[in-house]
Amino acid sequence: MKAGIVCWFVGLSGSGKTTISLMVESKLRAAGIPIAVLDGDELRKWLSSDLGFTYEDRMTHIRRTVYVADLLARNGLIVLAPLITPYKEMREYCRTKLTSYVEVYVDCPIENCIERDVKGLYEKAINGQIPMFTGISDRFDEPTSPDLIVKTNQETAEECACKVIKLLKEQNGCEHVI
Ligand SMILES: Nc1ncnc2c1ncn2[C@@H]1O[C@H](COP(=O)(O)OS(=O)(=O)O)[C@@H](OP(=O)(O)O)[C@H]1O
Ligand SMILES: Nc1ncnc2c1ncn2[C@@H]1O[C@H](COP(=O)(O)OP(=O)(O)O)[C@@H](O)[C@H]1O
Repeated sequence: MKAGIVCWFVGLSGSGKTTISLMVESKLRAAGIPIAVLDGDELRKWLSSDLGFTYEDRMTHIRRTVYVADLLARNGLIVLAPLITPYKEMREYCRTKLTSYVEVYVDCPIENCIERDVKGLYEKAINGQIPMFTGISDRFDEPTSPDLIVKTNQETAEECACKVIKLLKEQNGCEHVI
């Protein structure tokens, strides 16, 4: 059996991680490629409902997600993990622990994320109603060595998804898709 790969999407809330990963998922699934998305909201509801957004809680959440992602990838799936993953030490952990790992930086200026405010969280964070909100009251370390950068304020979601698929094709061979 061919081993899978874990594709980690790093980026601010509202940068486009979920949108792009769902687009990649649907294209690969249509091509018959076994794939799973570790959706952030689902994970926080079912795997990490005991955790919040302190430094330690976020680190624990990432460690749990890495465990699940690795299990799925070892069983042949392409695993997409759209999580903010704000700290550089988290990404170092991912790269160390995951056998096959690629990192996509979903890059979008915070001004655009605030403008999008998909879930209405930025407004609350700016008003001080959400403590430790990434980019507002908690740090986001700019990725320094991602395998791919997509700029969602300059490229369409479709263009970004195609770049991710090209990367996966290079790394793991998804020949039928593009
Ligand atoms: N304090 C704080 N900071 C950042 N984000 C917050 C916070 N509180 C709640 N949320 C919502 O939780 C989603 C991020 O969860 P993640 O598991 O991806 O975060 S992390 O990687 O553990 O830092 C994130 O989802 P996305 O918008 O999809 O990124 C937010 O909707
Ligand atoms: N190039 C792009 N890639 C991804 N999303 C985009 C892009 N351009 C605009 N958007 C919009 O930005 C928002 C991103 O939200 P979402 O995917 O939930 O972000 P995240 O999962 O990073 O919090 C969506 O409303 C999406 O339609």
